[in-house]
Amino acid sequence: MSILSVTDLSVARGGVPVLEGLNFSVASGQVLILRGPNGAGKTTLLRTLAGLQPALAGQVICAPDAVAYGAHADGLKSTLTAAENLTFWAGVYGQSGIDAALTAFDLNPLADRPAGNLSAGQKRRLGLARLLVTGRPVWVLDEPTVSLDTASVALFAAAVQAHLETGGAMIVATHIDLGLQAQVLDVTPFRADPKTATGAFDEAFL
Ligand SMILES: Nc1ncnc2c1ncn2[C@@H]1O[C@H](COP(=O)(O)OP(=O)(O)OP(=O)(O)O)[C@@H](O)[C@H]1O
Repeated sequence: MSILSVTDLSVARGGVPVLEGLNFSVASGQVLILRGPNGAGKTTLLRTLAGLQPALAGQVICAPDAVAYGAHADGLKSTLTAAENLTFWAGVYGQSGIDAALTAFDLNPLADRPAGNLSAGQKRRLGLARLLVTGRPVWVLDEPTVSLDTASVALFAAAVQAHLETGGAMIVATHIDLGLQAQVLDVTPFRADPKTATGAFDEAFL
């Protein structure tokens, strides 16, 4: 059974149509990888799936509060420690307990370090560990492995695998092979004609 599906979906940035006519669905335990060149519209599609901007046309069908979004930016509070960041986010999502998240991303040695003092790859691991404290089943992720070394990519792949085995799903824009069984959607054939721009303001957040 599908956990997220889209029908005849069109998405836009700044009123300019980017992708149109998308139809796909993702079930519990599945991964969908989005591919396409820079500027093709992967981020725009992911933002729409995450509810950060409205669809230009069509529908995203998904249970409310099912999606956890991981953007390009890590979204950390730099003065809080790694552990405090996770505790904060667990609270936002009504969850408790950060130990599994710290362990999954090998963050125990860094737990008491302010996030602002972490390296780029360490920050990214902490940003990804946040997914585990959301308790949300659908991970919608934009280039999650940027800055990660090989060992950290393996930690991420293992966390995804565990998420899938407990009924989760992931939709991800990535250029690297995570070694996971996945459907692949190349968005290139769905690129919209920008000349059909409406000029409407469609951004909930920029
Ligand atoms: N804030 C914005 N306002 C208007 N247009 C934007 C905005 N952000 C991106 N765009 C444009 O929307 C189009 C789709 O961009 P998007 O970021 O979705 O592509 P992408 O496939 O994720 O690219 P990349 O692989 O480089 O991350 C591009 O032409 C881009 O220039």
